[in-house]
Amino acid sequence: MTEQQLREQMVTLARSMFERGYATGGAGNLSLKLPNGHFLATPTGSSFGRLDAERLSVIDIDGNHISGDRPSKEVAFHLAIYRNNSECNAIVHLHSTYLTALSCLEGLDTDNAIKPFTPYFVMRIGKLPVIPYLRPGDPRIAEELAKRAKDYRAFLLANHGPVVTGSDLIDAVDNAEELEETAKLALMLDGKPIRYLSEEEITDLQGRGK
Ligand SMILES: O=C(O)[C@H](O)C(=O)COP(=O)(O)O
Ligand SMILES: [Zn+2]
Repeated sequence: MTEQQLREQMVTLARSMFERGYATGGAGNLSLKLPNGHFLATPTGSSFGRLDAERLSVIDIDGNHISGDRPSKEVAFHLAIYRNNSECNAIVHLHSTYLTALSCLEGLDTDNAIKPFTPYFVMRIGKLPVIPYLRPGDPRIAEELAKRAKDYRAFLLANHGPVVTGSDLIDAVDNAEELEETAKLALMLDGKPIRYLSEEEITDLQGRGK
């Protein structure tokens, strides 16, 4: 895809998420890898429902602002993931309701916040590690994500929300939506006897793609 097509794709997918309630206000940010090796990102403070393709931010791998409006305050953690996972070509960060609610719970398994009970969570996400709470924009978020980037497709920032990767922006958005629905199910099923997937069932699903 050309840069212009990727710009239009980011606007279209962001608006779709906004209109379906996955994003509100100025929360969240998106990024993707451009053909020239730079990165397209949502401007800081921008609403997913009102992005302007021509004003999207462009940055380089070192975080230098190349063009467009001032980039998200979180581009540092986006770049930390890109540097440490060559399979990641797009990133979605949300404050989506159910994953943010989950991120606020005490006692989460920090290696994987959602014990698998549906196949698609295993096939699309795998495991959801929890990153300790840090103020939005704190550079240590990037350090924490850099450590885990090569081993996971998604991350849960404690008391904040998810960060979800993909092979392109459509994949990252689909992964983020699946993860949000899984968190919704997990919270709905809380306190009820869940039949979790067995280790054999999980192994059978791994590496089968989506
Ligand atoms: O993650 C953050 O810093 C904020 O919570 C957020 O999601 C939006 O920040 P941005 O600078 O508008 O991307
Ligand atoms: Zn945020």
